[in-house]
Amino acid sequence: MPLIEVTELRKTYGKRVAVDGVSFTVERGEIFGILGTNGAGKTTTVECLQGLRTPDSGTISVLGLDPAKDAARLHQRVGVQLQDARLPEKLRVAEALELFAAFYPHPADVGSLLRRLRLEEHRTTAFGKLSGGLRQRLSIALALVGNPEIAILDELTTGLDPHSRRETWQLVTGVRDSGVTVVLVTHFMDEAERLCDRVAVFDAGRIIATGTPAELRATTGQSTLDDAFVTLTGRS
Ligand SMILES: Nc1ncnc2c1ncn2[C@@H]1O[C@H](COP(=O)(O)OP(=O)(O)OP(=O)(O)O)[C@@H](O)[C@H]1O
Repeated sequence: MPLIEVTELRKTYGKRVAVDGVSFTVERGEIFGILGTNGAGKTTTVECLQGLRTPDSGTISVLGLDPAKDAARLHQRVGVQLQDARLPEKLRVAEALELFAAFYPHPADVGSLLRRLRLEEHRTTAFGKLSGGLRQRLSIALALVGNPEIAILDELTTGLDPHSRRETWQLVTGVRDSGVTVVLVTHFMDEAERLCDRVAVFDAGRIIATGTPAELRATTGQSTLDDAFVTLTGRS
């Protein structure tokens, strides 16, 4: 049984149709990529998965629960890394993790999380003094602090230098290898190609292709996912 099952999801903001009949499944243990250009409906879709937005129609099952009805229970089991998350400037890395750990019934051990995310030597650094790469690592750690079964990572490497991006990719693979199912929202095709087991390509509120990166390359006759994406969407 899929961990996440979305059927005919539709969400509008006034007259604007953000998500227009989207269906996909995410299986346990995979890294599932939600790809698409700006405004394609990616964030709205993952916000519906988290119960932050209520769909106009369609059904969503996450870990067998309906996010619109069971958001509080799902928050205990789904970790979320938010786009541009900000913390108080003076809050230190370990303090932030301990603070968030207190919200969960079975939190991860903060010490081992710091080691896993290679944040140990920064444990007493204030949030305001962290580089972009370290902030991202902290935001992944915060997504994992509740020991979730699913981690939703949104625009994970936007604004990072190439070295930090690669380091972050390794961490995401490590998260999956530790048994957490990952939903990765991205508009970077190299990132999706490197990390994702399967992807859904969003375009103007619809899914125009789903499959492994290799399948998408094969069906479009392209040698990279980037070129496959351009072929599918008609845009780069
Ligand atoms: N709160 C809102 N009110 C009105 N329109 C919105 C709102 N949030 C998103 N939209 C619109 O819905 C559409 C889908 O937006 P969404 O943020 O889901 O796309 P996205 O694929 O995540 O884009 P991005 O990569 O830029 O974050 C866009 O046209 C956007 O302008």
